[in-house]
Amino acid sequence: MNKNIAEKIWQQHLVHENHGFPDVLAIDFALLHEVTSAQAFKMIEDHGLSVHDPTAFIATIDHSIPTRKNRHEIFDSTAKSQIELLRSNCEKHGIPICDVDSQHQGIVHVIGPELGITQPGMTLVCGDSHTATHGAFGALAFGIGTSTLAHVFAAGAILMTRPKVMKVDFSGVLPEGVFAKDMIMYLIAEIGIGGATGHVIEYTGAAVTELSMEQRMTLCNMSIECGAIAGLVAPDQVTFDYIKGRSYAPKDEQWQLAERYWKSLCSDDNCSYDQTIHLDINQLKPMVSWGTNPEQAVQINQTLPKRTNQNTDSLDYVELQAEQNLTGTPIDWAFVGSCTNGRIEDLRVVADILQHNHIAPHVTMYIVPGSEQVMQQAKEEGLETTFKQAGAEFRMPGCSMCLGMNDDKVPPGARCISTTNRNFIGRQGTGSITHLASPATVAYSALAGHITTSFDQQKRQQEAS
Ligand SMILES: CC(C)[C@H](C(=O)O)[C@@H](O)C(=O)O
Ligand code: SF4
Repeated sequence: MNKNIAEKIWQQHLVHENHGFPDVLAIDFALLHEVTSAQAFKMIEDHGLSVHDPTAFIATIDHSIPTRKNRHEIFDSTAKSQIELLRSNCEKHGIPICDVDSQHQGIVHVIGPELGITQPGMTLVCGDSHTATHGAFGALAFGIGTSTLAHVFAAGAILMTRPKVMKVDFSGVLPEGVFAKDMIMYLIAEIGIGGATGHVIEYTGAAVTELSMEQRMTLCNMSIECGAIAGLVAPDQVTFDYIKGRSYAPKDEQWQLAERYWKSLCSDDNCSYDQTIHLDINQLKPMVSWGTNPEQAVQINQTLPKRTNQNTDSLDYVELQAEQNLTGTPIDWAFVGSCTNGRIEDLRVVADILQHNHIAPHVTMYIVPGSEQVMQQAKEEGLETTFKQAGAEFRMPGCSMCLGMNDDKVPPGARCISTTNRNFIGRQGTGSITHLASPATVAYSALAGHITTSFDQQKRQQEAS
């Protein structure tokens, strides 16, 4: 029978199936961070079990770590104990850790691909909802809960009901100034936050194959925001070129074998899907969220929706009017970073826009690289200098202001335009307001001091006169 890629990967990892019960699925690799792993370690220890294969795991410190220069001094006691516990658990169980200053520390979904761990055809898990990011490589990657992580530690397998598969086909060519971030925000706005519940999404179409690996990661990253279990893109030459030569990538003959197998990982002609959605992006404009969940977003040339019972709380929270334009809304903060948009290509886009410009005096801008490697590269390419000259703060790697779990918080009542993936109430700090957007939109808005998706002509004329 003709199969789609998600079904193929599932089939290849199926250990046991019993009608009416979840399948037993083998897991190739698991990524760990300090927030969700401690309980799972404790569970196996309480049962007198050990980690079945420590080489199938890697840990990093990302959510709670400060992004100021001195990251070793942690004032928050919860953050401090989470980090110390991860270190001691990894040491006890022989799991490698990408610790601070190892040159590999960073956000879990940035370092996996960077190290070449994420490979096509894999099953990969993490106790984190944005694990779908790794699907960009044609892997089946999803977030799991703590007790499931304990199963992976002990057995390298999980119990899971076979998901449905949805095809999202993007046709057209990305217009200038429009990015993968806008594509995924467009999909979520179209189908809603529950639109893909219970499904793995396969992203297909010319607009997807044209994307770089980093853009594909942005696309897959936000799959969870429309309810999907995972999102993936079939691997191709772009994927293979990205992986080749990275630390965990197969070498020599192993590479030849791996590549041959990876090339077989595509959906068969005439395979079936549980749902199919077509979106054309030829006319797509940059997307900006206005509300308190990621489906509450518009293309920049559209006005906010009419007030309804469903959106009235959101409109009131964000202090915006129904049917207004977003362009021109004053902002206080601008944030570039996270597992959605904290990679080197994102930083290059931002630097291009900030170059020879200065951010608005009332705006605070944080630019936080997704990993130590991204940080290093940004320094070498001179991006750090550009950021500083523009008045932005270039910080140390971590999740930072994506969620208020560390020292970086948007103050109460302040409005932030952000490259992150969630605009939930208080996500960036109690009482803060978030607008999700692409790195380009965040950079333009930081310069103008209000939401905009291009160089602000009015401001430029004022400056020139
Ligand atoms: C802390 C962690 C469990 C959480 C997640 O699972 O997504 C975080 O990464 C987030 O983005 O909200
Ligand atoms: S960067 Fe944000 S979304 Fe990504 S793992 Fe960290 S907190 Fe979660």
